[in-house]
Amino acid sequence: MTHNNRDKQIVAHAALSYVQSGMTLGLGTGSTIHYFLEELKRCVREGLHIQGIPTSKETEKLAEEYGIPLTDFSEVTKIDVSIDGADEFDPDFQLIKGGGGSLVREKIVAEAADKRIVIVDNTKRVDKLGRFPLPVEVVPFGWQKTASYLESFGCAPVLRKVNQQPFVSDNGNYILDCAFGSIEHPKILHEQLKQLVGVVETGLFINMTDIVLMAKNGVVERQIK
Ligand SMILES: O=C[C@H](O)[C@H](O)[C@H](O)COP(=O)(O)O
Repeated sequence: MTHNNRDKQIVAHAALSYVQSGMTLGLGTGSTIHYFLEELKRCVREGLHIQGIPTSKETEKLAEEYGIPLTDFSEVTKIDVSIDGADEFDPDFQLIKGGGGSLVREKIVAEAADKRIVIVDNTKRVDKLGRFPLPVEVVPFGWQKTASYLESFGCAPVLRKVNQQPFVSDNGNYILDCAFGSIEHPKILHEQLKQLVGVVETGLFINMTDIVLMAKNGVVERQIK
């Protein structure tokens, strides 16, 4: 196991301290969350009663394999705690997410959660967001036009591809990865991009995090908003 993966595993374990029997959990997406689902699998087997709302088909599949009970918004109206990873976080707890392509569902789940916990290793910490290209989910129809509008905001959008085909999100949309470089005003940029007609959602998660758990060299640091 690499050093990084060890940190992901350690921080995933630390997140368990926020989980109690009876809770509805938001289950994020990504490699750090894989470790968290493994932890949860063990706890459920030992008798923990929780239910989760997955933020992607990938997480849904894994949770089902692990025997983690799942639910959805037809059965619950709120989530007690959401636990998710991030591609970047800044000192104000603003995030870039969507590297794994599931930003829309992640945002809906984070919005519905009473407490939002982000679990990361220290490679995700930045002074200013933007080193990681910002994922923007767009409607496939006319994506080229949407890309040209995005370009006018100072980035060079790249259509995300898998096996030389456009990557299709769980919602049937495309993702444009937009390298802005340093983002001076994440909230303003998010609001501006959201106004473009072809944009479904951006990977900027503004004021959507309560606690960051960050592992570095095997030690977990907790930061509270
Ligand atoms: O779409 C993916 C999610 O936003 C992930 O939480 C994010 O990409 C971080 O993933 P990882 O834990 O694999 O670095």
